[in-house]
Amino acid sequence: MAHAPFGPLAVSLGDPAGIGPEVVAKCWDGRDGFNLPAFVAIGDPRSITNVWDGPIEIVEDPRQADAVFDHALPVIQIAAASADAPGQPSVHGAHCSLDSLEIAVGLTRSGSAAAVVTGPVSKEQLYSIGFSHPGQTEFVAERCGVGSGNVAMMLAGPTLRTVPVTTHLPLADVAQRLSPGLIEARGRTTLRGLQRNFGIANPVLAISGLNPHAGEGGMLGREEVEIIEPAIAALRAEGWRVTGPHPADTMFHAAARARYDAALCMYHDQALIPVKALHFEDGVNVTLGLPIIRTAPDHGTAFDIAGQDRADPRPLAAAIRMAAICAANREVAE
Ligand SMILES: NC(=O)C1=CN([C@@H]2O[C@H](COP(=O)(O)OP(=O)(O)OC[C@H]3O[C@@H](n4cnc5c(N)ncnc54)[C@H](O)[C@@H]3O)[C@@H](O)[C@H]2O)C=CC1
Ligand SMILES: NCC(=O)COP(=O)(O)O
Repeated sequence: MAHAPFGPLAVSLGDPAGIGPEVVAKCWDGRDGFNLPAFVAIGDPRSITNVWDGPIEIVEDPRQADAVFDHALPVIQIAAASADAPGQPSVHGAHCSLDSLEIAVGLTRSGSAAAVVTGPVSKEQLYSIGFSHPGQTEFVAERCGVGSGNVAMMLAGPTLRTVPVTTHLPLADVAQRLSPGLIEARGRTTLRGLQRNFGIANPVLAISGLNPHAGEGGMLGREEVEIIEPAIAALRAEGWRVTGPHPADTMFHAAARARYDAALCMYHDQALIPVKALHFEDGVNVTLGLPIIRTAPDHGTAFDIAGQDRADPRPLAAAIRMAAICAANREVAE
């Protein structure tokens, strides 16, 4: 896949004090073994040279990356700079990660890059500089003109795909945030994403309950009866293949996973724990519902191991490969 027919991908470095720069460099090093298409890194090149002594070439435009990719890691240098040491995040680093995200998304929206793959950012650091989105998912959606209700944060591994209805909010707020309309919208976005990004013509979506045992017919909580079942009925009435509400504790074993293409879960950990337990090395975060392709590795900044040459590049490699596959599927679908 060394040179994809649809152009290079833009990879934002994420927080410069995290493991993003290291895993981007390691992906370039392992580009043949990982079967990666050409990509360009976006960020402060010093965050890469802090942790890697391989060849870097500064480029101005993703389209120059094809000519460079065989012999050096192409990097688009951003104006924001950070002298952060690995493992020591700061507000400068937060500005840097936001700028690299903004530029990578802009280059993809303009068509200069075929897809955007985002490196891990620290939400705590971003919130501290006034970032008002729950995560990168909602930020990218806004930049693409898509409302946050109409995107879906999918975590995808080889044997399981999940989508949380609610993303980054306090657990105590989840039940109040759920509504039939929100579940329907996430379900619809997920089903369409399975068709457009994954090439699954007639997907099956399994929807979880919120309460233990999916509420035991209303005896252990009313959300299944009053909120989730009406959403399932509405999606079925549109012709989608939807099952549930399923007790969340019994919908992720192998036989259960074989019965659906994606699981729609009610909150963050319900969706992310099974994917990370099964696929920490190759799980990919894919944003569905966008006019562009955006993926990310399923892990975070890992400040605890940054700069120690311990970061595993396989999740980022999986995210880069999946971005290329989704871009190709989109070309066929459209
Ligand atoms: N897509 C994104 O931008 C994401 C960002 N985050 C952010 O990351 C920060 C840290 O979050 P945590 O919950 O600690 O999760 P984390 O994924 O950063 O780290 C969890 C554990 O896994 C290890 N780990 C993570 N990635 C690894 C890799 N590639 N190779 C080897 N070991 C790895 C870490 O060393 C740590 O022990 C938070 O501020 C959060 O906001 C978290 C998840 C996704
Ligand atoms: N836990 C997943 C995560 O934090 C990714 O969120 P996003 O920044 O991609 O929206």
